[in-house]
Amino acid sequence: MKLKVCGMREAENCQELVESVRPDWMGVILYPPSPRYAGQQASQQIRQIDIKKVGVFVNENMAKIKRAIEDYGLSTIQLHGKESAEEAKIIKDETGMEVFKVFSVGEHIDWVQMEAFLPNIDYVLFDTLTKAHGGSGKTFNWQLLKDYPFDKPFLLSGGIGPGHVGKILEIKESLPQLAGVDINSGFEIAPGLKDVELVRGFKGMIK
Ligand SMILES: O=C(O)c1ccccc1NCC(=O)[C@H](O)[C@H](O)COP(=O)(O)O
Repeated sequence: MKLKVCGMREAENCQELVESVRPDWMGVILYPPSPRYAGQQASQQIRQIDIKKVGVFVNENMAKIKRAIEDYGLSTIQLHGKESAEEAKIIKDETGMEVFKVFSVGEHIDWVQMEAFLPNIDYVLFDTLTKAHGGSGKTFNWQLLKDYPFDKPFLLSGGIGPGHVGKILEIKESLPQLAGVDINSGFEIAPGLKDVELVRGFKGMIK
């Protein structure tokens, strides 16, 4: 299964993660209110890390997204706010990047609203609905995914920790569209700093 490790910021920690775990993607939070925000001063060092880098944006404008692609050397744009299907299409067309669209899950999932995004995104990413948008450490009701009606691959996120391996593998058995998982605060020593050994053990169990 694919692995995205999100909320990375410190150069040494990023390097250690890449050398010891080599996840499929490393996520960088480009949303200033987040405690994991990787400000401009971190961009040069992040850019040099040899891995696919996901820029996580919340309702950001095109100029800032384009600038961040250059500054941080992004491969992937994660749209983590209330971006519309039309905006996702424009971002995909104008940047040519891989695009993840986040759907924040509360009590139910609106499959009809999701459908309009699918032609212009590479992965659906399910996260837990919270005011902070992401990095909440809270899971949503994963039972809701059993009705997932599309072929588009999706990533599971929101409060995942080392104890969730069994449940994730169980979901994968009945839902092959589950392409991978996105982990964050469940593997942190402090916001923006990951316990690389813990991530390494987790990766070994979900592969
Ligand atoms: O991590 C953040 O601080 C964050 C803030 C605002 C928008 C998105 C954010 N994180 C994006 C991610 O992809 C996280 O991995 C995802 O929200 C899951 O986080 P967690 O619940 O801590 O596992």
